Amino acid sequence: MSAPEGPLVIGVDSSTQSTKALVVDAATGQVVARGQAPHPVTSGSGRETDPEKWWEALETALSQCGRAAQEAAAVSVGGQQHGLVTLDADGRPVRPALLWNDVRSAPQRDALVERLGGPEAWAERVGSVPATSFTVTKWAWLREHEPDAAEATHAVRLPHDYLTGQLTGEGTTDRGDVSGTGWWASSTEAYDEEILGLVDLSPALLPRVLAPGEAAGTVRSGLPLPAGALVATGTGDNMAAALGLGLRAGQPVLSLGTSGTVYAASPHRPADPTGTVSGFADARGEWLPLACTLNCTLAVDRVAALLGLDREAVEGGGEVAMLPFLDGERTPNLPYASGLLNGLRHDTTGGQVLQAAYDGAVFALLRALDEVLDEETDADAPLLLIGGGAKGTAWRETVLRLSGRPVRVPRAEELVALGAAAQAAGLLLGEDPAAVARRWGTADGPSFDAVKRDDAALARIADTLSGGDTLLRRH
Ligand SMILES: Nc1ncnc2c1ncn2[C@@H]1O[C@H](COP(=O)(O)OP(=O)(O)O)[C@@H](O)[C@H]1O
Ligand SMILES: O=C(CO)[C@@H](O)[C@H](O)COP(=O)(O)O
Repeated sequence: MSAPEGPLVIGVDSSTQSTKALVVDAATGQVVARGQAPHPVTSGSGRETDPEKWWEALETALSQCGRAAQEAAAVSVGGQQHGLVTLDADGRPVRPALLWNDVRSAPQRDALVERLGGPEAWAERVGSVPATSFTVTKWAWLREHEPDAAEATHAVRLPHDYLTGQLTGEGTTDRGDVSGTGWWASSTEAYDEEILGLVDLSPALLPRVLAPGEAAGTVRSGLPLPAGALVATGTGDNMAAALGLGLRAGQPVLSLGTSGTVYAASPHRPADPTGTVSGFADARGEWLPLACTLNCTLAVDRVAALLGLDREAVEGGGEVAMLPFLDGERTPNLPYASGLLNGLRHDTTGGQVLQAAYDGAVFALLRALDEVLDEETDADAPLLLIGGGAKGTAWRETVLRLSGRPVRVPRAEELVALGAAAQAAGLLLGEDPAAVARRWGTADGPSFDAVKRDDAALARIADTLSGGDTLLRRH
């Protein structure tokens, strides 16, 4: 590895399963050191993590980076979106954070949608019809189920706000991540006091929303980072990955991680009343229409484990279709669903069942992609395939076969952490973070030509979805 040319910056990705830290040369984008540590998530219908475990994981990841981390001039944190972090008067968590994939707040979500005047009212005002993932539904759940915890709360934060606050001692958030709370209106780019009133949450408990390019502060002394280093706003993990790819408007992205997401950057404010597309803001002052599934790599890996197969041991053929909605599902909106298998025969093989799990997960994402992309998108633009699953051949082949589109797999693997690093570099050098990432060449990688779309498989899955409707909606 050649000696770094420029100042060093740190990008963090605190996502659902683990926290990753990269030390990056701001001049070239070369990754100088990296670290990763897991954090626990509870299982069952609830999904919770103690925010202090994220901080411990970040400390571990930074210590794995060694001396390089001690030389960084700026840092930024990308984090899983939507999670509800509640802090007491001393800044300690009142209870574990409720995560984006915790579906217990589905009844509160339905009630809230009605109380503001229905899906159209939400889409027009907030830019999104809130899914069960959104923070506002989780706060409503807490108020109803744990009123003492809600009363004991002195500050409400998102996961990336919590870690950024640990670094700076300040209560800040950014435009991208706050757009996934449900209490920030994209129509006014401000907290919506009527919505906050609906869930009995004082705006005084919320962090200051920083403008893109503003600094969140500097690193406090006594932390495993250089005191006084600049801290950028940070953002949600999907917004950070968009920065990390140096994404231009109309380029579609498909991310295969704990969540599956499809998104594109756009100059137009999204407002989808069907609720399929979340109208997120990006971290640069524009928009990031996005659809997200709850069941992606973990669900498919679980099916492989049940079958006793390696995740690559897929087989073609057969008529079996699967909706791998093991955790309930967000896209389509079926929070009470469980997995559904249709078309099983004596000659169906385990490998075909596994392929059906991949197909079901990718089907849900591709159907939503049609809604995410606007008329200005080039229909032949390659899908940028990112996230842990993008390393897998079976995932890539499934996306090629079911999308009928060309696919590019960026060589850079940790695009959320790289995006956060680009944001830190942008702050340090006074540059647009997306331009920094483009200079680093983060989206470069092998391209795969389009193949004929497998319409028969898509039709089988669509048929299973409509035929299984009653089962999938049953509480
Ligand atoms: N070589 C691989 N092939 C296919 N899938 C992989 C591979 N390596 C990791 N994964 C998948 O990536 C997932 C983690 O993706 P990642 O994007 O890091 O998750 P997160 O959403 O938590 O950030 C794991 O659940 C695993 O299934
Ligand atoms: O809820 C969403 C997007 O709306 C998720 O994409 C979360 O942001 C979690 O991301 P990962 O841990 O899968 O990266």
